[in-house]
Amino acid sequence: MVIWEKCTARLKEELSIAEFNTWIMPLQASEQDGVLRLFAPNRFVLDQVEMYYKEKVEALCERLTDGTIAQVLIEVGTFHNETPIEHDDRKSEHRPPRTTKRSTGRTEKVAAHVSNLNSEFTFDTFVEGKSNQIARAASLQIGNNPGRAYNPFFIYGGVGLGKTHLMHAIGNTLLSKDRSRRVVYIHSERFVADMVRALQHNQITEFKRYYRSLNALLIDDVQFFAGKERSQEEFFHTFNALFESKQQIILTSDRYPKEVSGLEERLKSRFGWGLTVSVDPPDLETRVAILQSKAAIMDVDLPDEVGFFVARRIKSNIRELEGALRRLVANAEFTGQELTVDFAKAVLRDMLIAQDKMITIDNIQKVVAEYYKIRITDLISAKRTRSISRPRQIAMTLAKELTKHSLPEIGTAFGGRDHTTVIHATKKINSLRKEEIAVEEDYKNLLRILTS
Ligand SMILES: Nc1ncnc2c1ncn2[C@@H]1O[C@H](COP(=O)(O)OP(=O)(O)OP(=O)(O)O)[C@@H](O)[C@H]1O
Repeated sequence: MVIWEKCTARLKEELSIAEFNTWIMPLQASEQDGVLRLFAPNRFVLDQVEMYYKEKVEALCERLTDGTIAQVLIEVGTFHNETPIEHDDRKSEHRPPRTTKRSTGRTEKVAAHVSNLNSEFTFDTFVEGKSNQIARAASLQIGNNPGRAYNPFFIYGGVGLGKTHLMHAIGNTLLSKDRSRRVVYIHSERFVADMVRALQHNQITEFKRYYRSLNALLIDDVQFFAGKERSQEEFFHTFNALFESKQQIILTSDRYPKEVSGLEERLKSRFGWGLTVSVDPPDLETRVAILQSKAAIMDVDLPDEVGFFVARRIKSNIRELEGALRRLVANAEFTGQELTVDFAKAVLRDMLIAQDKMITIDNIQKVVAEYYKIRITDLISAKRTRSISRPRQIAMTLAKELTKHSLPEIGTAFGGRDHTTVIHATKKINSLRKEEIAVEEDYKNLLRILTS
């Protein structure tokens, strides 16, 4: 990578040694079609480079290449410039040096691949809780035995709940067991963009060959395929090729496969062929454990009461939880103050206000009414038939779980009921969730809709 070598030589002169070693040294680079792609080992490095160094790199590229490099992209991942593999026989000892032999007997070149895996997203750094137990257990099995039991593997759930983390953890496990595996993580939007570029540059054959030569294809947020017919068509054939040759396919989405609108039926039905699991919003204890685990990774001692305070207030999304922790730690370091609950209250003030505003009782009533196809006025009426009272009890339980309103306030919002009615409702629903699968499913679906 001559251009990147030239760039880094200049950056070394311009930046301090500490800056250069911390932010520039860890980057890997590849260059194709006028695009310089930089790979950061983690999100933290990526953010710093985006914020402080990207412009400098762009200017250097422009100067050093007379404008041949038109774009600089930065993403989390690793560039593997590895020897391509033999499609029909994946045992490494049979692998030819630079070519791939297809079933036709023809020998074809396959592009070196980029795994895009974030090395920090592993099973070791993933905290297990009731909300992700099944998803995690299945992911572990796939890491140990890909392409067999659960293919495709489909993980769905609300925003920021660990789908991508689990997907990377599987990919990292696959690679840790055999470095020569061709494992590729890609966001579905990126897949679409790459395909469009391949079409524009007359490279669609290479594009197809590349994706069909993989041992594991990890596609994130497949709901973004919605309405993109040509991409769906291409992905459909890639899916079939990988599936038939028993290579692992892992997909994530914000909703259950059948609920993803704008996707062709044949894709939806294929997505459900293997195993579909959900990740749900974690309970309080898991949220605290996640905070403690992230703090330990950052080498920070997080007092329990601060962990509980933050976890109590930020419920809907682990990414937000992590953002809050990062903000706390950075502020404590800058100001030299101790991590206390009062300090957390002050530093996270705007974030907590935004959280409190996010889920309102009105919104819960609207979503629950839509879900059960009843009217909002029914929820606050005196009607006591099961088809109305059960959704009402669920809505009250959700209001207790997701908002900061007191029991009397919740009671008032549900047609002026007493706070003891709210207590009864939450007890009833929590015990029904253990006894009746349908209630548990409904509750989890509603939680997902409300927190995503
Ligand atoms: N159980 C967990 N243990 C530790 N960290 C977690 C856990 N679940 C989520 N996280 C962290 O939360 C952040 C968001 O997770 P992730 O990116 O996997 O969410 P996602 O479900 O893919 O969201 P999106 O729908 O926005 O793509 C990541 O930094 C991830 O490490």
